[in-house]
Amino acid sequence: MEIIRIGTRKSKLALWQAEYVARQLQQAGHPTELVLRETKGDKVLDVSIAKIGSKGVFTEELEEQLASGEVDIAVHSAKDMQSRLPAGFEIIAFSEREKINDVIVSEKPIDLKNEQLILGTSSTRRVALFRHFYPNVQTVDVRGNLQTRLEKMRAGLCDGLVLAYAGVHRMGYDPMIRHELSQDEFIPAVGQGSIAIEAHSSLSAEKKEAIRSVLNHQPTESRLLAERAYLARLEGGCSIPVFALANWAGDELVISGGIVSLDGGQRIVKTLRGANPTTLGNQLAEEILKAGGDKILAEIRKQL
Ligand SMILES: NCc1[nH]cc(CCC(=O)O)c1CC(=O)O
Repeated sequence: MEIIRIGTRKSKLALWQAEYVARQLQQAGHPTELVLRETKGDKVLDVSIAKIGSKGVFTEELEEQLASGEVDIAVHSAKDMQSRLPAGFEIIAFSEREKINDVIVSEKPIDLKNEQLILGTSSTRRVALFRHFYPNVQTVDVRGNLQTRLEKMRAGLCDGLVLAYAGVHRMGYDPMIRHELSQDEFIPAVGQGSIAIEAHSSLSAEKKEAIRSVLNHQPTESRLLAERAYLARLEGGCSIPVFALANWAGDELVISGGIVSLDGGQRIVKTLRGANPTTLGNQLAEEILKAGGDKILAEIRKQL
């Protein structure tokens, strides 16, 4: 069988994810080869993601390789994917989702409710949610891959790091998890915990289908389609403090999502049910915008 070339970033987490994908393809009989590439998001570490620009910070270079045919697919954290991809690109599969929570990782025990804490994060969603729920927590910006962030924490920059369980678990850092944030308070970023497989329209339909049939997890895909429809309507990337989580309840999807103002003062959340993922995500967006989300977004766009 023809070799499937897989584009990936070079960080340990990215490589773990690419190898996970490669292993599944191999088990289904497809030989694979990894092609490593750095992205702007990996190189520019002294500027927050929000300021580099929300568009394709971790994906652009891999998309160049897809368009040139150098690789057949690119592997990304679904969370890092723009809600609207550039013309010619599509997500052909979503891996089965890992636990979606945010966690606090530290060298020492953490008492979130009763301590004055400095926590490292570079996510505007997490910063704003701490301001809303835990004003005793101060946040500092830490960029870089997980290992770099841990080094900065150990060097004394902060008491702990706020991270996605998925990445922490994939790296085997579970013993450092000191607190699991509630998914009702810290509703995750759209797509958190799933791996997205991106392809270019130049990839043959046969190859696309062969890859999709091995890698796509349908129940996860529907959840992410709903969440991504919500994000697309708000025209957000990973840099605005919006969140959404869709879950299956029987044969219906239930989505909870919303937005929080940067100062944490206002948090709008709604929960809706429905059968069609895209319709559901769009409905959620309309309701959130109507309930004041439009004003919060306008305010955020001025500040970023
Ligand atoms: N924005 C960086 C990023 N993109 C995906 C993950 C973790 C893995 C995942 O959520 O699938 C992380 C790190 C983090 O938020 O802690």
